[in-house]
Amino acid sequence: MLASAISPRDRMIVALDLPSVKEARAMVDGLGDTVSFYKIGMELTYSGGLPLARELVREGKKVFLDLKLHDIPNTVTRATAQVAELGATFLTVHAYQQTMRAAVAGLGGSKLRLLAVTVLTSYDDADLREAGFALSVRDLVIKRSLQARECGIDGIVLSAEEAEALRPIVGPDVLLVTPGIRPSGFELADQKRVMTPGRAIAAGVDYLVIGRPVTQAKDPKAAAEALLAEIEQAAA
Ligand SMILES: O=C(O)c1cc(=O)[nH]c(=O)n1[C@@H]1O[C@H](COP(=O)(O)O)[C@@H](O)[C@H]1O
Repeated sequence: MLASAISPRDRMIVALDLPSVKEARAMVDGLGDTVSFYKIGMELTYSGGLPLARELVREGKKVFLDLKLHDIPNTVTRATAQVAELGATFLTVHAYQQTMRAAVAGLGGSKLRLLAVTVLTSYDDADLREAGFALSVRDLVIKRSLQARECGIDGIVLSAEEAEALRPIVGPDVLLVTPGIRPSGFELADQKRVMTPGRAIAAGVDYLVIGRPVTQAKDPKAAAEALLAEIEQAAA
């Protein structure tokens, strides 16, 4: 689906990086209709978040399960098949070819769409060098994105900094999903490759993953409304 066909509200994915289901539930209730799409990642999954994922799907919200699978193919295929039952919209896997092919094999006929995490937004070129990679962030993102497309993956997780260069390379059908979104003035914390929501939309991103700028705000609903307004304006 082309980005222009996705409603601005559905393009904003709020990361429920919270320590308990109780707090996550309260956040969802407080955000109300402002937010239609939630990401449940490691922290909440490990504190009982999977039943909440089912519940949110039943309530008509979209759910992104950010489990970042990476294991031997048999394990990844079987884990993906389990996640496919939950009714989530997106699942992340690391962008290694064995892992991506194995995840695609586990989808069965489900509507779950797979996203491949290319290079974490907390990494820069120096971090990659330190980890033993010869490629720059940009070149590794491009290489892994092309491999992901070849493996039948639906979308790529990358930073908005690479989105504009990547779009013509991967074509219009691969979803570009970007964390590392920071409204101007908000602290970067552990993120190194960041962009404002408006600039990310202008760079051709399909979905924006936003955690702390909403969940740590004094008034999360007001923060989400301001982010949505910026996305709507940039997408218009
Ligand atoms: O896969 C992800 O969602 C992800 C990939 C990545 O490269 N960087 C990244 O920050 N994320 C996730 O996106 C969210 C960003 O949160 P904030 O930095 O609080 O907005 C967190 O839940 C991260 O786990």
